[in-house]
This record gives sequence, C-alpha cells and structure tokens, in this order.
Amino acid sequence: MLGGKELRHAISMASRWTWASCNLSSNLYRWNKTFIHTSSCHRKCELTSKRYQVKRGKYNEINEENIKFFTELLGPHRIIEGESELEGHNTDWLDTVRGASSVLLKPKTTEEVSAILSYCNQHRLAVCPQGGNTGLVGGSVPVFDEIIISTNLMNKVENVDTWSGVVTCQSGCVLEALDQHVADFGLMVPLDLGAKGSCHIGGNVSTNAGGLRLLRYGSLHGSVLGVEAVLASGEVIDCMTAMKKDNTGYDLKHLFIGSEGTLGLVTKIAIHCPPRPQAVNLALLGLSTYENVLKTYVAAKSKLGEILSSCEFIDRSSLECVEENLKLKPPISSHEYYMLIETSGSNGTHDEEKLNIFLEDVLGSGIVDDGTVASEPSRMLHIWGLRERIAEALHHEGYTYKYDISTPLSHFYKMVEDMRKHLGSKIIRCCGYGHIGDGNLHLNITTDEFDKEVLNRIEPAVYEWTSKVNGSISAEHGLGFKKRNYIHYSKSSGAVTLMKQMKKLLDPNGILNPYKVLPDE
Ligand SMILES: O=C(O)CC[C@@H](O)C(=O)O
Ligand SMILES: [Zn+2]
Repeated sequence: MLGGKELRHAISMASRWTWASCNLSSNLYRWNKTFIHTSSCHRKCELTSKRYQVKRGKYNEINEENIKFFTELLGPHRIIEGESELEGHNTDWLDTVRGASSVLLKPKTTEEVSAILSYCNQHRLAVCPQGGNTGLVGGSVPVFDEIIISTNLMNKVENVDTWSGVVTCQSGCVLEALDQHVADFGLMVPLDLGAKGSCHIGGNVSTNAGGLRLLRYGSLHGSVLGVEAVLASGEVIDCMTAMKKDNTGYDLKHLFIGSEGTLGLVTKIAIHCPPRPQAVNLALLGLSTYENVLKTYVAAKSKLGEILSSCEFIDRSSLECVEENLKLKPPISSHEYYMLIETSGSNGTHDEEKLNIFLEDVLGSGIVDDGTVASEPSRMLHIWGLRERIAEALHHEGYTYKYDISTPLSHFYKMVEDMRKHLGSKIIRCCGYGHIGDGNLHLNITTDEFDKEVLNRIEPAVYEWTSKVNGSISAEHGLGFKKRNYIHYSKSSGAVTLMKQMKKLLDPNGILNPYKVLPDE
C-alpha cells in the first residue's frame, strides 16, 4: 500500500518493460469446462436447465442417414457423438443453459461449412455454431438437440500484412494464440478479455465482444475490415476486403458482426492489428466516492491522452469476492471503489512522466485515496487477475444473475445501489464492476442456488431502469438465448421487425442458432 509520496517514488522506480517480450497471459486462468463441473454445480444446473428447456419444434431430429452424410464429408474423426464427449459443448461455462445435442461437427474449411449448412438447410436440421463456448448469455450452446458446428479446427492464420497491419485468419483461432502469433510481427490484436485463452476470434466477431481495451482501440465493427460468412443455404458470402476504406455498396460484413451466428456462420476475418506497445504501465487506485471515480476518469483522459489504454472499475464487494473466493491478495484494500488505469505507448520515459503527472494530480487533490503502480510483469498480471477473475470468483458463491448494461456515466453505479436496497437480505452479494471508460457496468448478484423469486425481483426491473436512462440492456455480451425476450427495452419495435425480416431473408428456414437474439414470436 502506498501513499502519495511513496507512490510517486515507486513510479519513478518502476521498471520499464516491453509487452512483446513477456507472456502477459500465460498464468491467467482459463474460462474452461474443468473448473465448473463439480457435483454442486451439477445440482445447480439441473435446476436451471428446467427453467430454460425449449422444444425442437419445426426442426427434424438427426437420423442415421444424416450421420452417414456427415461421416462421408468429414471422415469419422471429425464427427463427435456421445453424451460425455459432448458434455462441455452442451452447457455454458456457468452451467446455466443446457442443450441436448447428440452430434458435433468439426469442419476445417469454408467449403466444408458450406456443405454442412446446405445439407442441414435442405433437411431442416437446426445448427448451433460454437467457438470457445465462453459466452455469458447462452448464445453458443444448443438449447434442444441442434447439431453443434465447432470452429475448433478452423484455426489457420492465413496472412499477416506487416505494411498495413491487417491479419487474415480463420474464425477458430483462439484469441490469445492469435495475439501471440501477431506479436512476432510487432502487432497486437486490438481486443483483450478474460476468456482470451479459450474464446475464438470468430466468436468474438459474432458477438462483437468488447473487452478491456475498447476505450483505446474501438469496437470490432471498426477493427474488423473483412468477414467471410456462410449463409444457411450454404452460400459463401465473401466480404473479405482488407482495405480500410471501401465504400462500395452496403457494408454487409456488419450484418455478421454481433449477430451471434443467427445470420451466417463466420468462417474468416480480416482484422486490423495495431503496433504492439513498447511500454505498458498499470496503476491500481483506491477511492472513496463514485463521484471521485468519475473525476479520476476525466483526469485520466485529459492527462494521459492517447496513451490511456484501459480504464476499469471494481467496487468493494467485487474485490472482496475475489479475495475471499480465490484467495488473491490485493495490494491495496478497504476502499469503496477501485480503478485500474493502464497506459500503453512507445516510449517508457515519456509514459511514466505522464502517468506521474496524472497520479500527482489525483492524489494531490485528494480525489484518489491510495494507489499502487505495477513495476514488473508479474505484478501487472496479479493486478489484472483481480479484475479479470471476478466472474470466476462470483461463480464460487453459487448461482450468478448477470447483467451487462451500458448507462450514461452519471447513472452508472446508481443501479448497483438501488438493486442492493431492492433485494435486501435475500442474496449473498450484489456487486458492480466493468469498463467504466465505455460506460459498461457488469452488475452481478449471487445466491447459493437459483432462486426464481430473486430473479423476479431483478427482472424486468433491471431492464426497465436501464431503458429509462436510455442505456443498453446488453453492452457487450449479446442477447443470446437468455436475454432475447428483452430486446425491446433497447430497440424500437420497428428495428426489431426489420431484424426479423433480415433473419427471414438470410435464413428462411431458421436453422441458424434458433432461439437466439430475436424474441419469441
Ligand atoms: O462476469 C461478468 O458479468 C463480466 C465478464 C466480462 O465481460 C468482464 O468484463 O469481466
Ligand atoms: Zn466485460
């Protein structure tokens, strides 16, 4: 723990380091299947699966003849059957949504995806595209017995254009592996999130994932220059331009960015990767009021300017949860609010000077009560772990009700306070954290088991509140299966009608990821 003077000393002593030269993520946890499949989780899942069960409806059940076709197309090793083999693919990592798929297909090429979809469309077989299956709204799991199309084997990086920084790859590249690949060329993927070790870039694109550095690098609608997607009919739509400027007709790639696999299956992308920063610094700050959080954010923007690469927010309850459940010790504690301020630039001395000026300002004026600056990669990893592992820590408490909302910054934390009062003692925890630089709050509430009464007190109140302040009910996680029926809180009926028309046009038989994104009829 460092006060103002000591903090300034620590800053000047902080060792500089090169991002490219250290493996930032090697020690980070993975959002994967292994840690959740405990017997207590299974008990919770049985409860929740009843809540979510839906019917196959108009789609056909897969039969022997269909299996024969897929086996001839892919060979016997790229078609997976059997309950235990499919266990991790039939449920989300939170174990809140469970499907009953009996077949998973592993294509390697766009042509194979095209053949699969064309066949499924003709035979009215529903499909669920799946990347790393790290989603939080049940968008990447089957909800009845859809065929899972996994992008696991579609993991080739096709080209790195070092002049322009444009990288072309298949959709199944794991985000972290892609980032490490482009690091050899002095580049970085302009997206980073806790699930980086498992999530696929195609899943990121399909959900328009936001993550920890959107503040600096913008959304994937901006960084993704080209997309190749396969429609339900099997037709391949090639929008794979690698040009930053291309005003030729409608920009169709945007239809596939963020539509969660309901309009087409993304097979390739071209993404602009900026230069990897040469100097990175990370400060963890402790504050006593939310107003001071906002003042610190404004000061960070004006004092750090273009080197500000992340501005994250954690409340006391979230940090305590990480401390208690994961036994991670924060370097500072006992504050109501915490902020992570990261700088990334090309000149260590210059960046440190700027960070110093910013910290002197916020500490000197008493806006920030305490802070620490990471002086080496292992400390930075540790501090990032406190933020990135909150979702995992919450999961240890039992059932998590997750809300991912955008609000004007003046309303950002009020939601958490109001919800705490509204829920009283019926819950274990109600906490808020997130990407304050993007106005994106992760409101999370835990109980030891799924409790319908608690859910009914939270929903639709949380959506009504968000809509009243003109926010978004899904800032970055998408609507998937769980939130699809709340879309009207963020979109007009005219917009939803047009979305349904687009779905009908691109997927007339509705085989692509049914029960996702769009509300029930
Ligand atoms: O668990 C959540 O609600 C948020 C997960 C993720 O988007 C994060 O920012 O950590
Ligand atoms: Zn997030």
